Amino acid sequence: MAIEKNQWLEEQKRVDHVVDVIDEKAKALTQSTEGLKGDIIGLRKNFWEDVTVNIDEPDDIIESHASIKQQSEMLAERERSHKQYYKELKTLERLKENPYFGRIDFKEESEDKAESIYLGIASLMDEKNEDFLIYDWRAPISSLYYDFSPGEAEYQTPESKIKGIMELKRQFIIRSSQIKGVFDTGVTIGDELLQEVLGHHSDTQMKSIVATIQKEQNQIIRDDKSPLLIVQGAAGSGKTSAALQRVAYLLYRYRETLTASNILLFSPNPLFNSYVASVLPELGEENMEQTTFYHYLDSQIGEALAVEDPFQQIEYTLSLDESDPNYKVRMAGIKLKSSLNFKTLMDDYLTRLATEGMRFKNIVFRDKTLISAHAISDYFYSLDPHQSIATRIENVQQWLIKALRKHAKRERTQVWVEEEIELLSKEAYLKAFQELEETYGNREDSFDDHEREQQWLSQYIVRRHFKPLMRKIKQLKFIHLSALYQQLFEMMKVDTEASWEQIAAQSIEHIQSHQLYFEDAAPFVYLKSHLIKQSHHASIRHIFLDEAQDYTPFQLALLKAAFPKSRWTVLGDFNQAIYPQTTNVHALFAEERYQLGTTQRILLNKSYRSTFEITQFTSPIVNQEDRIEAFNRHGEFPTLTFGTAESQQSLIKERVRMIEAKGYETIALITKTALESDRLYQAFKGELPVRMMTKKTSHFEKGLVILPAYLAKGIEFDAVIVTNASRTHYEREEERKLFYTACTRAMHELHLISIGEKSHFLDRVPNARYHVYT
Ligand SMILES: Nc1ncnc2c1ncn2[C@@H]1O[C@H](COP(=O)(O)OP(=O)(O)OP(=O)(O)O)[C@@H](O)[C@H]1O
Repeated sequence: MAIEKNQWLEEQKRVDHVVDVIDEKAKALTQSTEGLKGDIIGLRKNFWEDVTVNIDEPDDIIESHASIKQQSEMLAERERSHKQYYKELKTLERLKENPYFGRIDFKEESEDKAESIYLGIASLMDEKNEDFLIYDWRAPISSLYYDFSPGEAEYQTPESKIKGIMELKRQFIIRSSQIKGVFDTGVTIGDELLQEVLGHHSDTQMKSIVATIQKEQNQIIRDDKSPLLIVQGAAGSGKTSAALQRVAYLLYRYRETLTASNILLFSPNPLFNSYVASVLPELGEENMEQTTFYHYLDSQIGEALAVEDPFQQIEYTLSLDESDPNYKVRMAGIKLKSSLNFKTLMDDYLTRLATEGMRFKNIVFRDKTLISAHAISDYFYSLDPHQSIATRIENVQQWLIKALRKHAKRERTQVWVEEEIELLSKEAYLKAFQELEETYGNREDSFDDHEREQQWLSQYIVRRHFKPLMRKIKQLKFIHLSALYQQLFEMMKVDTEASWEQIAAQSIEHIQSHQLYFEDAAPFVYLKSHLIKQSHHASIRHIFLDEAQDYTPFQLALLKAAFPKSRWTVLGDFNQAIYPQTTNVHALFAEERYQLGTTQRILLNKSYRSTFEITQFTSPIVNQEDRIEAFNRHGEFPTLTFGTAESQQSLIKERVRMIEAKGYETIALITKTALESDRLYQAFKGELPVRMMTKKTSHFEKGLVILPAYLAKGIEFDAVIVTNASRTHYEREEERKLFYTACTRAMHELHLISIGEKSHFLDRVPNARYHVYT
């Protein structure tokens, strides 16, 4: 509801006043910052002049050390303050542009007058630092704005519940310190404002949603009790948005103890990382840590094996012919290795390894085996069997280091050492001398006699040659991890749909070629984590798992073990599961999948991304018409155009031109596979200004792009063209969710081209919900 003119003027007057206060504060801060900057430059420049360095006597050394320490602490303290001032200045700049977006008038039960609370991205005190001119949207009282309509309302502070009456709820659109719109709202957080925000064109960067957070999203953002929070949300229901706002909330709520580096987000692909990168900075917070699950696994596995990435796995599953016997075995293998049955199998294997079967590598030096794998294994099994494998491995490591030192000593008298000494260049000789000096101190007599000199040099040479070997032992590289993983398939057996022997043979062949299928990566890391003591990423206190439906039960179990001290926020949509070993809603919500104690489950049914017409079109595809609520923003009906292989390209081009003519800036041609993307890209390259996005693309730019559906996960476009929605192309039931994912990326327009008969995934969509062109 629009407000009266005089109220508008009153509000603008208040904005002007707030802006004056902001200007004053910014001025004062700039002065302090300037002063500090001068101090820092001065301190850096004169650092060594201002400290007393004297190392003649032990007492002098202590004094010098104290002086350097004091000076660097002073510098660090100034630098910290400077950083803080700078951050505050940036926040003031943002506040000046848009000081607040909401107002509530709230009368507490115990008071007789309502207080006006204005909400913005950060709090601001008045000139005397007595009252809040703006409340941070994350402050306890601000939750009233998101959770209630005018009338009785309450909010929770850390100490107690405060009840009262909300007399007014008002929304503002302010740009460059000028009010552009004001609405008094009734039920939800203004349809008007939401309409206006959602009606905008899509961007290459996700936006913060602070001004229009919905009640059920607020529940996700402010939950600070549950160790595990699981959100099942329809496509476009704001899971990712809510997750990012939640990060900002947690950073505010626990600002004394929590920093952005304690929070880790697992995202679906590198592109997504850059897509969400600006949300937190927009709110004045630093970005959390971000990784993809693949990157995490790859970093754990190291260089010994080349790990297939998940997209190669998807391409394989989507592109291949089911009549190929290898394909069937692989698919059965994927299913097995995704399951908790496989984890049980691995646990049994680990139990067996405690008494037999450990595999080590020979310790070889100059083609001579110094310590055989066999001897290492004998030593390993001679250790107390009650100790864990990882503890025994540590003992083996110590034993190996000692043994290697002895070997090194013996090696010094070998002929090759003598020969190498003779061949030492002058530089190498000096380097040896220098190194010896560093190790044993300045001994002027060291090289006086020839024999001593030879001793020193042989020691130096041997040490240098043994160094890589020592390093490998320190890194526990003497454990033959790939052989151990391969042996799992030789020693163990499990009941599967397909023949275990075939799965085992296929897995072994791949490992022998130094490669690891993606489905083997998590089991491999699981095995490794039981052999080598892990540091457990202790600093990570909150894990955010986006697109959780794409994780297998095995992978989740692995993550849970790797981050035992973290709280979890798990966000997913079982309708968008794109992997063959996919999940259903029960599995996504099943507590035992995570084994983390008290669980809070939240369902988000309302879809905000797409127009009403697009959501009405897409929800029957996954049979969710009753459960997905379309937001009331209207647009054009989706279209389905029938064509032939010959006309496909011209039909696509025609659509692109029509969309461009409407001024849309992000347009995606979504294919099923990367192969298909590539084919179309080659065809369009000279004719349309199109860019291809691949799994390696890490930045997303405006314009026309072509990409496979699985890479479009999590992102959105003004308009989407599904390049081939025909029956022969999207046919297998496992492809239904991929097709749904592709269609739900569209905000304003959705167009499908079908070569021949349309996919039966569209059978449930009533004809009246889209236009057909032939
Ligand atoms: N409360 C809100 N106010 C304004 N915009 C919102 C709100 N909730 C969601 N949106 C918008 O809806 C779109 C979809 O949000 P988001 O990407 O977070 O959804 P999602 O559930 O993660 O989607 P998907 O699973 O399909 O990738 C975004 O453009 C987001 O800005």
